[in-house]
Amino acid sequence: MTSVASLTSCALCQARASQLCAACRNVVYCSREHQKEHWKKGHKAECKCYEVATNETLGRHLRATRDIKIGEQILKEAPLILGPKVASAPLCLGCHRNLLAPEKRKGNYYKCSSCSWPLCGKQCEDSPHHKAECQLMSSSNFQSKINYVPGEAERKESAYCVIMLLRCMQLKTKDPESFAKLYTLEDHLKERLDTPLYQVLRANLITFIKTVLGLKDWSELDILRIAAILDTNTFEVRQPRERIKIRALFPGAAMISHDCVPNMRHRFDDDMNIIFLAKRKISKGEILSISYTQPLRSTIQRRLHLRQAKCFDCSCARCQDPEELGSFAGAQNCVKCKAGKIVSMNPLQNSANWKCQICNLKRTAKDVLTSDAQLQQELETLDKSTPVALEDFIYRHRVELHETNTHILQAKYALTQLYGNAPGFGMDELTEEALNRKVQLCEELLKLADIFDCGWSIFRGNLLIDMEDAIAAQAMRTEDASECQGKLQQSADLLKEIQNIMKHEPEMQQLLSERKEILDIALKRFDEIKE
Ligand SMILES: C[S@@+](CC[C@H](N)C(=O)[O-])C[C@H]1O[C@@H](n2cnc3c(N)ncnc32)[C@H](O)[C@@H]1O
Repeated sequence: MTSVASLTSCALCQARASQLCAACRNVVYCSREHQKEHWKKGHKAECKCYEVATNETLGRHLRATRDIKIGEQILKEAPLILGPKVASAPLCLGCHRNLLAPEKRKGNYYKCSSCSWPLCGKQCEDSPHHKAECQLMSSSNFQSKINYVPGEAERKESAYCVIMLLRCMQLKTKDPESFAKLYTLEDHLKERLDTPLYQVLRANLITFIKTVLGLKDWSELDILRIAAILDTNTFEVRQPRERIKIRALFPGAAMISHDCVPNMRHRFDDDMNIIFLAKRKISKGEILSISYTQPLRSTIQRRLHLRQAKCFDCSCARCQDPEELGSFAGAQNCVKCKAGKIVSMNPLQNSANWKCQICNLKRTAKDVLTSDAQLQQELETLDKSTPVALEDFIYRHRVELHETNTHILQAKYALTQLYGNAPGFGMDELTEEALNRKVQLCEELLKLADIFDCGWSIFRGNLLIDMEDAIAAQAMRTEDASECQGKLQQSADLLKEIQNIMKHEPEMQQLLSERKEILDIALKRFDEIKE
């Protein structure tokens, strides 16, 4: 706790001081030099705006120890372990980048000269990520059989499931302190052991590790526990400019709990550090949260996903509310009275019946789940290269699915990106009607973003980018000068908001400054005409 003395005397020399540490606001300094020195002497480790707390529902979680401003960086952490996902398309085990297709028609990937796992080239054989596992596998005479198959370079190989696991196991001797941190993470092993995935792991992975690699000191349960820790705590990482996603474990960030309306967002920098930002203003005492699932999905879909992937039943405010905070994302129209919406009678109980809010028509949970799964399946198999099939989906289901039903929302989000970008639907090729449709879809989804993913979320940022683009295009098409100026101004205002939301996303900066330059020139011309 902050004492009065710590806020009046320099944390290093105890002289009278007033320069507050902007990050934790827990200590003051008499000078910049003393602040730097104190940082090196250990303040770096304790300078945080959150603490680890525990409660019955969430287990360990992070809680804000002071008010946090929108856009503030809350936590930055380097990965303890990183590597391929359980099933991954071939990638380099040294640098985790995509592999280049071989030049010759019948060629293969570059293979590690010791263990034959595909790598970028010789330079990656000595990568610190790969070295220890390579020694273990080659000394056990194990050679990877993953080869380049023309036309199937994206095929997922389940052999990669062993890599992250081995890296964690090898940490036990390489860095026992870090291993101990890893081993205290939540695993949900008991629940996972009965799942089909863990039965497969039990049959294949354990034999491989104990018999093929000869790691006999590890018990079956200890090995599976590491797999379960990884499944519960790793983050999926999209590396800049790479197609294949990998996974990484950050022991500090692993303490962050889930909420279906989270107050933080995260990103990765070029060194794979994870960085968390406040999406909105966070008050002292609030629990820090991210979403482990997708915001446009309905309560039944999100809770099912969280149960399967993370072994818990979410009971956040959105999950508790049959109307999902006014969005009715999981509800369907009542086909009997044609006026009400059918909502769950108890969203926290998956087996509860559903009922129309007006005529009381009932549907069983099983019936709702089946129709939901069929609609999701239909949506996922649609051709998404152009807007045609998605518009057709919305039209065909217009009677039972209302405007903000999850399936319609997912279709609409895909459409905001297709209008203006898909082949034959580029911004210059769009009819006026299609251009207006793009703007209207963005407006509708922005209202939903305010409910599910408010503040400076990437979802809102992306929608604003699409909307700004479309409104600028509308400005270019109109022959009415004042309408044109109005639309350009609207675009410029949106751009200001986008720049705030995206200011921590380096790859967006060039695009945004180019757009700003174009808008500034166009608006300046209007001012010149007026003068
Ligand atoms: C990445 S860990 C978070 C840290 C964990 N609470 C701990 O004590 O180690 C994820 C696990 O935390 C718990 N958890 C996170 N968010 C939750 C929530 N909203 N409701 C219930 N449990 C949650 C679940 O057990 C979940 O599998």
